[in-house]
Amino acid sequence: MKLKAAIVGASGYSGEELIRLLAGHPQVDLAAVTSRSLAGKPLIEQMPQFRGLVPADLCFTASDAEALTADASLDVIFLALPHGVAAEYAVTLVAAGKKVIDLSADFRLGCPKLYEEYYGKPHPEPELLEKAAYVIPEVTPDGWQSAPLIASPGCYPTSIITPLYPLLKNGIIKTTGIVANSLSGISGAGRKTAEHLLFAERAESVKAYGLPKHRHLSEIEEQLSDAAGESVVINFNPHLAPMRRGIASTITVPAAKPEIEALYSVWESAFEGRACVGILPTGQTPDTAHTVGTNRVDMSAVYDERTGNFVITSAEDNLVKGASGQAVQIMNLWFGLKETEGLF
Ligand SMILES: NC(=O)C1=CN([C@@H]2O[C@H](COP(=O)(O)OP(=O)(O)OC[C@H]3O[C@@H](n4cnc5c(N)ncnc54)[C@H](OP(=O)(O)O)[C@@H]3O)[C@@H](O)[C@H]2O)C=CC1
Ligand SMILES: CC(=O)N[C@@H](CCC(=O)OP(=O)(O)O)C(=O)O
Repeated sequence: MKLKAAIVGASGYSGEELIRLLAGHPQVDLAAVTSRSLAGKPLIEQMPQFRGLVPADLCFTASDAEALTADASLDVIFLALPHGVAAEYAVTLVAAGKKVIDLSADFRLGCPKLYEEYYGKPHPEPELLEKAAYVIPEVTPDGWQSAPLIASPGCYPTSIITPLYPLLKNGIIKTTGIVANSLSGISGAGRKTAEHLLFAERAESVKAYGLPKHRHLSEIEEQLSDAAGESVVINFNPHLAPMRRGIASTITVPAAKPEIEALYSVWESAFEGRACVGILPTGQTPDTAHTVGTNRVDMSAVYDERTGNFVITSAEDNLVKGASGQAVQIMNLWFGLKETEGLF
């Protein structure tokens, strides 16, 4: 029996990417796609690239949590909604016993006070926050599978937490003096129209933003502190880059054990058999162009003797390993499927 899946917010960038992945997934039947603006319209009329991949009569329906709870056939519901909005849907769906994977930031933090600090208002559903699990499948300790709601990580955090987590856990790097510079493709901002995101504004231009406390810093530091067993403080400097998709992160990290072989040995053992992590040899740097459309985060490291720092680089597709692909990877593991089913 195939899993029946629904996507709430299917007209956005990550929703559209979920349609691509779930329509091609051999164990999934894409049963519902919702959108307020496209309700009632046939999916293939709005997104002709999916012609032949989804049933011709599949139409967008209204984004209505009650209607989704009433559909007893749904096994899993993906929320591809803005943060703040996702929590409203999650609370109704989880109360009705639905399994929910949330792509937004609403359930990513363990600490409600941290949410308030970074998102500027009290957490809308602190009780549900306690029950949710934050999952990067390659680093999150087992046990998350029993949660009713899974928070899929942010795009920047995946590119920074994945390489650093095992290194902090194994004492290869220090917990202070870490600096992460990240560049994101414009699709990272979602399908909204905003003047500063227009082609004419962004082409031939790179710009830092969100300094010094971008909201993703909260989930990055919380997860890395869990890995280290002590507080980790980092500088996180995000940039918008003139590309459609991709995140490239360059992270300088003071070495606790200044041997590049030790770093690679930890990575190789932590990521053994994990197809969604690509480890490149020292001296080769990952390229966003090589990850577009894949559910892989590529990483590499060099040791700089002059500064005593490791320089770690990573690259991924923000809409795949940074969002929808990772959410499908989580679904696969949650429902006992092969981790990479429908992804490679
Ligand atoms: N873009 C990226 O690279 C990544 C995005 N994410 C997260 O995933 C989520 C979706 O992002 P993304 O796809 O980029 O965003 P988009 O802006 O492209 O899409 C948002 C979707 O939510 C719907 N929506 C907006 N407001 C409401 C509302 N008030 N009630 C119900 N539906 C609403 C929109 O559809 P309609 O108006 O038709 O109802 C649309 O389908 C966000 O939380 C984002 O932060 C996570 C990782 C990476
Ligand atoms: C380029 C760009 O604008 N990126 C978004 C982050 C990407 C994202 O969607 O993050 P969440 O999943 O946490 O919402 C930003 O900086 O707010």
